[in-house]
Amino acid sequence: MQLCLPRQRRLDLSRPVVMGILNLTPDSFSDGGRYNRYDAALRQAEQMLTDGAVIIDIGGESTRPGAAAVPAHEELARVVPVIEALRRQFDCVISIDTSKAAVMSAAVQAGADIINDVRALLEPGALAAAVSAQVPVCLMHMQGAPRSMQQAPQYQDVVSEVKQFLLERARACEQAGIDKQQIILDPGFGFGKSLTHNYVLLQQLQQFADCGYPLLAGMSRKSMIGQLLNIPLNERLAASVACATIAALQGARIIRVHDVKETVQAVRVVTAMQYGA
Ligand SMILES: Cn1c(SCC(=O)Nc2ccccc2)nc2c(=O)[nH]c(N)nc21
Repeated sequence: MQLCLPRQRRLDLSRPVVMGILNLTPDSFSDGGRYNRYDAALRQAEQMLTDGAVIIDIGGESTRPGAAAVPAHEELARVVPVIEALRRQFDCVISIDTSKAAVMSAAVQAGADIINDVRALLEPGALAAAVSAQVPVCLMHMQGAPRSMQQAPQYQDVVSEVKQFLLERARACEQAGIDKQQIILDPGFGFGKSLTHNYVLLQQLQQFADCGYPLLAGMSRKSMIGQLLNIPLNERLAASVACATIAALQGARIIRVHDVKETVQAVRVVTAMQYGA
């Protein structure tokens, strides 16, 4: 299980790897203007790489329910300088968290290696941009849109409906010219799911890992932890590591987290148990 990256590099996914979250929206950096945010972002990325992150996921637009939409030029102004700096300074894998075709193209041009789209390439031009970019893509399930998705999530059978959506999107990508080996699937924890839906997806995660595509799981600090335990964002480490451990045990190959150091340690325990210390 390997992804082909630009510049003849490859990403081996025979074991789970940790993806560190680098959020470049202004609300994610408390102080200062654009340069302070840029500088803080590079320091945070360096720390995550030191802590064992294999992929850095860079996002310029928040998908939190109720977050304001960001125009493409602003999203690009946030992500491109950081991608270029990371590409110059580190030998790491960079994923661009975006749904916009223009941002996908410019981010890959600037050095991004993977497209991570929470809207599964359904926005106008996104599928064509991903085909042209010739990089691996992560297709994530979302029911509805960020603004409204958590009002009343409904499913007859959340596992089969999410799985069917992902396999349909994967087929559309393959028919458009994206190689099957370059497709990553993701059930989209917290994106149009109730607390129960999230834990049924977690319980059945092996079914997604067995679909023939590498599986990405992102539960770090999310409301499926906050609502369960009634704890604030900065107290969700232990439960986030528990979610990562459960996902790795069920075959997830990319684990998207804020707390890289602790997650890398937990995933190392899982791989020692599964493949030998
Ligand atoms: C960009 N992106 C996001 S952002 C949402 C988030 O972290 N919310 C959040 C974070 C912390 C606390 C509360 C909510 N989640 C995923 C995911 O689960 N999979 C993939 N592939 N990409 C993703």
